[in-house]
Amino acid sequence: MSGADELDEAIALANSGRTRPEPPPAPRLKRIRRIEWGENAESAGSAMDPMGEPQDHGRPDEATGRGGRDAGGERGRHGEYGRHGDKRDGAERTSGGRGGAGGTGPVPPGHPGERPGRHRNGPPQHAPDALRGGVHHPAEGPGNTEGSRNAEGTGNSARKPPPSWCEAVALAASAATVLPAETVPLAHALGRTLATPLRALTDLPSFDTSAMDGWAVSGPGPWEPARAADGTERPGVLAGDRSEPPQLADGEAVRIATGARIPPGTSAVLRSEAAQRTGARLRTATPPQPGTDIRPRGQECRKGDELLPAGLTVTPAVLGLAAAAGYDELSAVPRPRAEVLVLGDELLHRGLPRDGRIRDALGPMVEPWLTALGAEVTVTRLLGDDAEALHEAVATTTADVVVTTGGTASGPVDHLQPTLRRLEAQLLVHGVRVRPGHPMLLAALGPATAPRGAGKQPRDRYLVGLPGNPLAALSGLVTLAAPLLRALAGRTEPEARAATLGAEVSGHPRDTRLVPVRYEGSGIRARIRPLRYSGPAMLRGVASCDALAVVPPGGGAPGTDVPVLEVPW
Ligand SMILES: Nc1nc2c(c(=O)[nH]1)N[C@H]1C(S)=C(S)[C@@H](COP(=O)(O)OP(=O)(O)OC[C@H]3O[C@@H](n4cnc5c(N)ncnc54)[C@H](O)[C@@H]3O)O[C@H]1N2
Ligand code: MOO
Repeated sequence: MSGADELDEAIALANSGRTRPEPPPAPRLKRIRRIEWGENAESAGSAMDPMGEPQDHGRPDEATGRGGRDAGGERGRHGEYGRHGDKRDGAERTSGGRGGAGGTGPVPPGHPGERPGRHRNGPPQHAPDALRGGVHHPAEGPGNTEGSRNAEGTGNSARKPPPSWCEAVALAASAATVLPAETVPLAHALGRTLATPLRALTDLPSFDTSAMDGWAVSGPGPWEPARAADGTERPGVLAGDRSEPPQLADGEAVRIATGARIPPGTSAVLRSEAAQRTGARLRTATPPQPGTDIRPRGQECRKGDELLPAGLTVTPAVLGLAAAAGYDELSAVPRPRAEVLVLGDELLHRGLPRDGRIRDALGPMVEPWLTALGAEVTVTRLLGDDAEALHEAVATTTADVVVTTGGTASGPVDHLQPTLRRLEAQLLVHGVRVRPGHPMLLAALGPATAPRGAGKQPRDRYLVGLPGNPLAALSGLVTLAAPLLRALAGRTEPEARAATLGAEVSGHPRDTRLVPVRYEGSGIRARIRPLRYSGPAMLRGVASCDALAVVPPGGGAPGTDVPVLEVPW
């Protein structure tokens, strides 16, 4: 079978949900065999340094096999960063079907983020049509495995070629179906996805309304204040007055407040600052045109109009619009639940890095990243490099998505792949032709044995394995976690965006690169500048970036348009 056929088959399998035949479960990786990984590891591919920065593709101790993470490491250092409520708003489930119009089809390159068009320094342009619906860079031919590791340690012949970056995004987007929609009070709908189009339940405004404080006047003027039957001046009309204001006759005026109902017979509203009152006479220098400062009923929408399509994230503004249009509750797809498992005995969770150990940089980042991508993170667990703890955590999770950090590779204490084999998980994406982050993976775990909540249908759970290097983890997040979460939430894909390279960015010979960039200039002259200190193990560059540029194999010359990904924060 050709590489292209294999990729087609992988995509078809992921779409159909059938189980890919997996090799028989491998024997558990024992700590004592940590020297093994040096035997199996392949080349990390060409290390590039386009910004003059180290790329950290290797491990200093890999030649010797020394420095295994349990050497001198403390055991039993499991912990949690925080545990959150395990309930979904007491929502009423209304359907078991697809909630949003967003669907889960292939995802274009500029996909992540819920706020398309958001930017700090300059607006990205819309991507050229050719970039939509999945970029295929010519240099990204399938079957190209050089530079990617065989994580099974069984040689390349036993492993399918990793997908290109675009193929991986599309695989993640089509891996899951949308969670069942629920009807929830408006107060609980924030961050969920509209399951059905938002239709106006009323005209908006629902009555003719004054847009200004002043006088409702009838006719061209001058006017006299309208009077009641007893001859006294009629009280002004206030917003919220229950009774309909009485008719105005030609030449009459009555005080009116912004938002108040317009009395029948009114031709315009005269702003208070434009009105001159002399005794019983009301004049103005320039009489208002008929209709001035009156918001007519139905100006914004008519009852039944579609205000918003399904698949949109419920933002504060969506909540406000829904309330204005008469809604008390919404049919919405819940945020997918995510659980974060931080792996690595070398990690310290406070204080200065010391004694060969480093601070955990991913624990503090992954939870807010996932939240920004629309997930509800229930807990971040610190598991160290404990194969049993990892197995138990993954086997018993009730989250829709488990996100692990580190341990994706085939090092001596990289327990993720053996754990997935032990659980007979289905590997949907196993390595991606992208730098950094090529060891990332996506697996379907099958339904939970004990689904949450009485009567709830068990649903498939997924695991996204983020590589341990921090920038590689972000790469895994935008490549696999973002489209998967969007599919589960039924969220519409944001439009693909592109921006122009302001400087040459060297490329990997065969893999896509994701490069932290900043916008420079504005409008049509906006350019993106790659940032220094953007090696896979570095955070200095990405901490000040506006977006990630998707640089095709071979790189990009100044003036080239490349897709850009919004960063999830
Ligand atoms: N022989 C090969 N070795 C490696 C290759 C390769 O192709 N051949 N690829 C390298 C790349 S690229 C990456 S990325 C890593 C991925 O490995 P893992 O996902 O198993 O990650 P770890 O080994 O656990 O950690 C890698 C690196 O990241 C540091 N790390 C881990 N967790 C955190 C955290 N929470 N905060 C900060 N830093 C973290 C860890 O200490 C390591 O330095 O594999 C390479 N090796
Ligand atoms: O560079 Mo690794 O590519 O840190 O995933």
